[in-house]
Amino acid sequence: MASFKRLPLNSTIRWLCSRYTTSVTVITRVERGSLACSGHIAQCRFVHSSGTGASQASPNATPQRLPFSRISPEDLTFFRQLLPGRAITDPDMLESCNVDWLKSVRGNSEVLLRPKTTDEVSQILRYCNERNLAVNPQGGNTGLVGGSVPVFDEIVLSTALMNQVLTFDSVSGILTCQAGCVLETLSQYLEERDFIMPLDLGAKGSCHIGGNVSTNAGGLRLLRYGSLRGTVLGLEAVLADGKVLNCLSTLRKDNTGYDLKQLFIGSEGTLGIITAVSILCPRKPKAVNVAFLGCSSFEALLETFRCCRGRLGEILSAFEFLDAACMNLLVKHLKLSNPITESPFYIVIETAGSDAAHDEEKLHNFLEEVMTSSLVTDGTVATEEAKIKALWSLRERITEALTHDGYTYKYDISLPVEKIYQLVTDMREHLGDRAKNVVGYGHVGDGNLHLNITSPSKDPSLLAAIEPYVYEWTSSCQGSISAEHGLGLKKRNYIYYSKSSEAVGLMGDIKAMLDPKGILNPYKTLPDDLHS
Ligand SMILES: O=C(O)CC[C@@H](O)C(=O)O
Ligand SMILES: [Zn+2]
Repeated sequence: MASFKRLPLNSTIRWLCSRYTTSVTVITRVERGSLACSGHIAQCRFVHSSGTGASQASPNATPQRLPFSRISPEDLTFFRQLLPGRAITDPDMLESCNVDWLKSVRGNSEVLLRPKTTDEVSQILRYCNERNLAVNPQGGNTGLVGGSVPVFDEIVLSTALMNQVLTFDSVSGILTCQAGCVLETLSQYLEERDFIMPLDLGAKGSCHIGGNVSTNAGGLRLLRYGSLRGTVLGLEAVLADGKVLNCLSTLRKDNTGYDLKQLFIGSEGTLGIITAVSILCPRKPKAVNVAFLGCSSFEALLETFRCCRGRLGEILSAFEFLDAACMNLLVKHLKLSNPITESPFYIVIETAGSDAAHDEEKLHNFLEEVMTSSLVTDGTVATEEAKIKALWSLRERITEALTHDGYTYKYDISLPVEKIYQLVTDMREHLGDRAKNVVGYGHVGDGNLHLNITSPSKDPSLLAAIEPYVYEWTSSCQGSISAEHGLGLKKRNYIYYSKSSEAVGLMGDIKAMLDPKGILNPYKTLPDDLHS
């Protein structure tokens, strides 16, 4: 986050609340049956069961290894010739790409390929498709649903060396870059040119833009800049047979036929491997403020959100929340300190605008209203970079704090905004003392709850109590069981809670057309019943 000087550093503003004076310191599915296929003439067809509602398969079971070929010495020779020094078989080097960030899913790949160019990706996929070798595309490996690591012995194709910015147009703000650029590196590149990336997320130091686009990552700024489905103007993808699909448009408007890039956004590398993207970037705001506020109830928090949108309008860039249980974990495991009085709920509000005085006045009027009406009970505001970062840490580092609390069951749910915390409350009551902690946080502005449940260790009986309860609850509110993390391996069999069997069936048809042998990121996204 850049340094945006605004309100006077460390100055204190006092709002007279109706009850007391509060100090605010001014300071972010494959009928692969017939894939009993021999060698490289394998054919499979994606079919689907009809009208069954939720999947009948055992949803959390490890899938069966599909009959892909095993890597042979000849295969290794091919890869080594194509990618000298970049076809890795050293087990130590393979270790980190076989396990996910949460250390909850582990594959057994024996080959890591590190292409630098689209042509190399194309040659790899053409070869793998002919040989019926499965491929696991991998970016920064920061995914939370087991989508970015192999399940069995899939070849890992890493985008790490595809990290070049290709073009940047400072008039239109359109950046074109390779898929392996790290999000934070792109942010720095753009900030030097007075622009920013339209997305920001806690994993920015490691995640790759290609992975972000493949998963349609949401993050902290979606409220303001919208989803990647809007800001990604074009992309280049390599199809399973090695064909390069160049949709790397830099046009804001283009209604010539189907918008094919959308197929690759959010499909988790199951339809093609994204090798480059063009993305529309906003100007770097001249003034940024971050407010960290306390609320005594979720109802008050929602009312604060309503007021915030009205008062701050176009300068509002984030409205995030965490509950008291999250704060306890941040303090306990990360030794972060709570900058305000203990509250049942906390809000992080960010404003980003072009006129400091105008933004200050709007923020002041908003804070005055929510504090005098006791919607907000305490708060602190930052304008200086270090303090903005410190306040944002309290939201961005919750995932990290949870990893120190034990095994974490993670749910990423979209709901009508007024219902998002009811799920946390109901889950706590439903689980009683079976869970160590049940916490809720997330993107209020996007109606996106992160419900996380910890346990001293992996606990199948706890999991049986959580699922399918959480999915039934969500489905009963017409919510989404994956708002922004994707389905990956972990959630693939729950897709029917959010999508009709017709919709899932069509997904299977698209998969069969683009990747008839199913070599791209198998076992992910689509449910197992499409494979039976
Ligand atoms: O760890 C999680 O459940 C959420 C991670 C991320 O989407 C966030 O918003 O912090
Ligand atoms: Zn999130």
